[in-house]
Amino acid sequence: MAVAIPGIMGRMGKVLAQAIHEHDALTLAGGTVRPGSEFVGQDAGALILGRRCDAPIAASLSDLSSVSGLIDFTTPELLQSHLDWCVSAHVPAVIGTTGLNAEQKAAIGAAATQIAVVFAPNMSVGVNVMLQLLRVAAELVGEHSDIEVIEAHHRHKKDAPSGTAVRIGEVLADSMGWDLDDVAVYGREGITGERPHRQIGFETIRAGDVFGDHTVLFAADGERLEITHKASSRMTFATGAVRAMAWVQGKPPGLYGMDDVIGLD
Ligand SMILES: NC(=O)C1=CN([C@@H]2O[C@H](COP(=O)(O)OP(=O)(O)OC[C@H]3O[C@@H](n4cnc5c(N)ncnc54)[C@H](OP(=O)(O)O)[C@@H]3O)[C@@H](O)[C@H]2O)C=CC1
Ligand SMILES: O=C(O)C1=N[C@H](C(=O)O)C[C@H](O)C1
Repeated sequence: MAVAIPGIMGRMGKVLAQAIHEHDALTLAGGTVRPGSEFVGQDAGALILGRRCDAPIAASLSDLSSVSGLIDFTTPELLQSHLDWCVSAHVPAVIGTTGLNAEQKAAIGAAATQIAVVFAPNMSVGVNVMLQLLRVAAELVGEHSDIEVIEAHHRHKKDAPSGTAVRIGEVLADSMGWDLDDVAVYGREGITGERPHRQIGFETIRAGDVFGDHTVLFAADGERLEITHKASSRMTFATGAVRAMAWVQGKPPGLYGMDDVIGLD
């Protein structure tokens, strides 16, 4: 199965190319870069893997051939064009891009009526296990705790809070029977007044080369429960993404998550 990587020279694009190269069932069909890029026409294998592998870098997905799937870790602005291309080519997509608005998330759902799509803001196994732990913790101690989400990422990250933090908030709010839009507070400053119980605070750190740290604080009177995930390599996300790509092959049209790929309830 040959996989296309749009934005292949990006931080995740390069690691995805490596992970595909190392996967037994996947091969690299090639990737895209901005039109006019110095990398157009070069071989992705030679640039990223240190060996040619007949994986051209093009300015458009339509310039690639024999593509059987696409993994998208680029930008929200590119999402629709990538979804449209996958639908027209009748190939599945693995979408990891974050910072999506409601319209862009709906576009993924629309595409999933025609092709199989795996969409997850964090494709590491650890974060998806963390989400299961958070459901249990919220149900057991949420009523007696103030709940806060703290995330940290590298200085280059363009969206905030992280897509993982937003997903964590959705899981927490759902477990508490709350509407996230009603209870989320993104940063605090000034005279905020006392904190109500029905609130989920989000704090964002952007610094250094942090790959992705997420902590949920359940702060009660007399004790705190903290559940934390720390990524120490982008390969953890890429490994999850290529696992999803191999899993989604042959699946009927639909919207799937990492729970489906990993086999979590
Ligand atoms: N789901 C998950 O597990 C994970 C998700 N992510 C998400 O993946 C996304 C990418 O992250 P990251 O790799 O760090 O970001 P990068 O900026 O390094 O990669 C994005 C790539 O897309 C390219 N690009 C942007 N605009 C265009 C365009 N118009 N045409 C062609 N190429 C374009 C960029 O090229 P250029 O350099 O020229 O701008 C760049 O190579 C983010 O949304 C991030 O949150 C990241 C890690 C894990
Ligand atoms: O931009 C990143 O690097 C990451 N982004 C994702 C997010 O927004 O949650 C996933 C991971 O934390 C790395």
